Amino acid sequence: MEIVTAQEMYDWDQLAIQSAGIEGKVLMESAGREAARAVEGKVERHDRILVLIGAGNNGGDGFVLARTLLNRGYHVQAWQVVPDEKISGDALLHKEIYSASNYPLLKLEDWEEFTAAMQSADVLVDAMLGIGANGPLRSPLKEIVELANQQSCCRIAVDLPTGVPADEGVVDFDGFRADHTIVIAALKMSAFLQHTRPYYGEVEVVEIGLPVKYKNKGRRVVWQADDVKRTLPKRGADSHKGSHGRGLIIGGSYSMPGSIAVSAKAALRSGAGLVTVATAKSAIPSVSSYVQEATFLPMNEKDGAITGHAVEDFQQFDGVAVGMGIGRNSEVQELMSELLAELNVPLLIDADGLYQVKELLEDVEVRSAPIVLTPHPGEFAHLTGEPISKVMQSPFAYSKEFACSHGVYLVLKGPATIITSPEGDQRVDVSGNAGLAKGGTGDVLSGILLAMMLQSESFMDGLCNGCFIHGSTAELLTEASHSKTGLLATDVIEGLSQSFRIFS
Ligand SMILES: NC(=O)C1=CN([C@@H]2O[C@H](COP(=O)(O)OP(=O)(O)OC[C@H]3O[C@@H](n4cnc5c(N)ncnc54)[C@H](O)[C@@H]3O)[C@@H](O)[C@H]2O)[C@@H](O)CC1
Ligand SMILES: [K+]
Repeated sequence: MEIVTAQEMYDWDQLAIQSAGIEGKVLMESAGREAARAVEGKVERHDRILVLIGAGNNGGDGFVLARTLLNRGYHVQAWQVVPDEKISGDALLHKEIYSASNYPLLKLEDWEEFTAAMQSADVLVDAMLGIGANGPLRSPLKEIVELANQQSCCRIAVDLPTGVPADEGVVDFDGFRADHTIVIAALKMSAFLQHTRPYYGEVEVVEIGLPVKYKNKGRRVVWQADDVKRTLPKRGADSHKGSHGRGLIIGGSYSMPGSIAVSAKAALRSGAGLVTVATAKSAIPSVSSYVQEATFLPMNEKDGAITGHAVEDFQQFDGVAVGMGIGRNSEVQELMSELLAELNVPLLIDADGLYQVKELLEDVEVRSAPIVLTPHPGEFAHLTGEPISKVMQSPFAYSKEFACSHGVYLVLKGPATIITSPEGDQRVDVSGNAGLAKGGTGDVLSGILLAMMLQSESFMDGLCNGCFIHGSTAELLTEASHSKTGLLATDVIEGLSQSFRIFS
């Protein structure tokens, strides 16, 4: 499913209108009717529904929606909240059709009367402003949004909650706080951003008949269960352990053996044929007691922390993950530099490894074998040298810029994980829940991703599948037997088998 900016949405609409000959008023009828159908699924028959109608085409959708719900016997009050002269074009046509249906149209003239109507509504439908929002909310929309947000009724937005920007990068806004948003045709970027996502509530996308031929295909999409089922590699009946890749995981220390242990176990649970753990010799007993299926490569150490190793010992592997619990001493930086220069297989870098790689970005750029970086927002801010708040206001733009300029696959972790290829293609994974907000879950993800890198024909598909499986496993566990509070990284590992049964 595509994710669009406001401009990309307008381009799709315009191409459909000009090239396919579908008229704007037809799209509006379709959008309003589909939105009405979606509203029907969220309200009770006896609910008093108040539709707030603005000046633009979002308001036009509101006229169609109000007429459709009235035709179907719902209790609807339609309130036009802007002066008559502001309504034009397709929206005016649909206003006229509404009025020709003999339904009353209320106008915002007396604020007290309007407030009383809002207060007695069970459901508020916001069709005031959509992707055409320009600058901070002006009167009377600003005051209406403030009043609407004070009501205890159900709030439903059409396309976008009024005031919320469609695109990234805008943080100063007043927005309608929707319980549900019925998104027209394609998800807007702001549905995935930390600072705008909470305004949407639950999201439902409605299809309005735009010819798919004209959409901006594939550059930014949501990765979904069907994509996973379609692309997850199948295990051949005649395969052997060598067919599924030999993975190496480098990291851990005497005082931090857990990170590397869970990465290794997760890689094995995700189908890697063979996994070797390269860690401080003193950490091996505790790691091996948790992951009996792995083999070990003892590394040089000082006070229980890795200090380095000859990279030629790592050449026999098909893929390497490095950084989990590895520490931040200068010898590790040297090791990272050698890995980048001498190891010619796919390399995933996480955790402390990301801290180290900040100084090695030039080495990253010249490396020919693929590199995957898996930062959380704090680590990504460190890599870019920008404050977290700035990076997270525009995570799509920052991810793309970073991945393209350094030639890496970037997995920016969060409630909406953004996966970007070196060519700038972006996919978003929204699986998972708050149960994953706990130490160790990132290490589990690194292990799963290494296994996917070893087994997948397409790197991008493999990374997206790994993120999706990680999040879905948390969802499956918290739905069935675990709580979000009590979920552990090791529970996720144990749940992986169940997920692979569903998605393979
Ligand atoms: N063919 C199309 O373009 C379609 C558009 N559709 C709907 O149309 C919407 C986009 O329509 P428009 O481009 O007319 O834009 P909007 O309806 O989102 O808003 C434009 C209107 O809002 C006012 N406005 C802008 N910023 C404001 C602010 N900060 N404070 C107060 N008022 C402000 C403008 O003066 C203008 O009258 C979509 O979100 C969607 O709901 C759908 O009907 C499907 C087809
Ligand atoms: K709206």
